[in-house]
Amino acid sequence: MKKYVLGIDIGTGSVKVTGVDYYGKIVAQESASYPLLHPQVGFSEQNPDDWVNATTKAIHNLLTLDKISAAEIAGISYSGQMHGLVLLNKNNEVLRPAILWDDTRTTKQCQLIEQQMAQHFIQITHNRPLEGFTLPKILWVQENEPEIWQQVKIFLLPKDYVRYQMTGQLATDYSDATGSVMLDINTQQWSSTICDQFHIPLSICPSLLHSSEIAGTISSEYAQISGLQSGTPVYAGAADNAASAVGAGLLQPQSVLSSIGTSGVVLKYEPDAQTNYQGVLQFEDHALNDAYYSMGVTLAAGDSLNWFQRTFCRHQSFAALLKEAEQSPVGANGLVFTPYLVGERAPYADAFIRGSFIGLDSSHKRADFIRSILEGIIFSFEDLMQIYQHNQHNFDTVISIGGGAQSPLWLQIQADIFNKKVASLMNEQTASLGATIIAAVGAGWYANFQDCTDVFVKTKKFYYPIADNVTKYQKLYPIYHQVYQHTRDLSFNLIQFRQQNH
Ligand SMILES: Nc1ncnc2c1ncn2[C@@H]1O[C@H](COP(=O)(O)OP(=O)(O)O)[C@@H](O)[C@H]1O
Ligand SMILES: O=C(CO)[C@@H](O)[C@H](O)COP(=O)(O)O
Repeated sequence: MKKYVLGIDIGTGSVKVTGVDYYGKIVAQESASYPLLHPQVGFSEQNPDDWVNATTKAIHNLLTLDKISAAEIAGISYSGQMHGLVLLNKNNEVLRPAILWDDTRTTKQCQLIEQQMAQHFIQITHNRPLEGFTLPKILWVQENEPEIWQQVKIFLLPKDYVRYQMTGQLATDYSDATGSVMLDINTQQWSSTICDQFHIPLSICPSLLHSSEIAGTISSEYAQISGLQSGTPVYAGAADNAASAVGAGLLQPQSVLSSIGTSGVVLKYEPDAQTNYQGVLQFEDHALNDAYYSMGVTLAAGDSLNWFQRTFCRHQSFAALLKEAEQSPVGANGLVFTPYLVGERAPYADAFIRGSFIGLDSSHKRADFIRSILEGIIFSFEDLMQIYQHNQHNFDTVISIGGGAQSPLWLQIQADIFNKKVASLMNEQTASLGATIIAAVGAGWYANFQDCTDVFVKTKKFYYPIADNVTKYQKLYPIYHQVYQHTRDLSFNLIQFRQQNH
């Protein structure tokens, strides 16, 4: 048996390539970054070939610097940032930069979809049309770039383009397809109703694969530039949140995932295709066959801390900021932060809301600002947890993942605000681990995801609610919760002011 599988995680800021052995031990990991382009306010784009070049560089380093033998690689799979629109022409050439998940230019197109399809859209997709999703981006290109639209032969999602360049095969997987809001979740086929309604030829939708299904093999061209062996099996992979759920072992409904990455996610395994949160929460196919997950996304979770760091303390590490926050007590001395720095997706689908610090006092120190940011992000997650509670979904454990899960303070804040046991994992970068699990199952190392996660996913520590802190947060959360209603119109007027005066 060959020794390794590789997982490739196409993130928003960088690609991470992880090599693991049969026991899930990380034997090598390399990453490479790429630029994020903001040609206008609300626009967020990347060049698909930047993802490919960075992936090739990371793979090359894995083979040369970490001395992973290409001949010992049993299979490769992917996790990818969701929703990003990649458009190819008849020669499979990229027609324009990819429009990403955090791009908010498509409010008008979302309104059009709502007007034309209303409840029928939610019945088909179990989602509302929101700015981040792929369909409104397609409609934006139709309307604003007709010369590009005329040339479109196929659309792909980010990881699919990287896979295409490695194998020469065009396809997507079901978990990423649901994120386009063009898949009929009831029939598991591209929705001809949606495509017909918006004059989209069904032929531009890629063929569909299950996550651990073979999608092709490394082509001889890609073998030459990367150092991989041609013929190495490549498996379809999954949307990053589906891969993360796999990498956190979320294969059953008792637990909920809380992810603090650039964006933030509260995610729950859903066994039943009929579940419908009417689009307040997203509903997507899981990486497992015949399973689903729901989730709410806070657009700027870790990104709120990034903003604070690059604006006010550029030379301090995240670890140093987290240490400083320990000087501030529970409740940050009455300073409350809402993390709506780039608008919000859930529970408020609002591209115009913006963040705020409420209760600012001349006694507040920088530590209070940092702590209020950590708390505000978790309050925004609590807004999402409340939706599950209102739907009578009971769970006893929150599994915390993403870069923010490195901090014991942030883990304890979660236990205290959620009033639930919080588990941290040995490997909090679950999207890339999930991609390796998909490859390991695809390669036949394990019979199914459960068998593989039993070996690959390891809990590090549990954090338990501290009664006194829980009481304090139960007083503060209702105050946080009111800030959205009170700042909504103010934010809208301020955005208009910016647009008229920039
Ligand atoms: N040592 C740390 N302690 C707490 N939070 C951290 C630490 N390092 C990074 N972070 C947070 O994690 C976020 C990055 O998480 P990550 O999962 O790597 O994101 P992504 O995959 O979206 O790029 C940063 O934005 C930051 O807020
Ligand atoms: O839009 C979503 C999910 O719907 C995001 O979660 C993206 O899938 C990318 O997230 P990062 O992992 O880069 O924060």
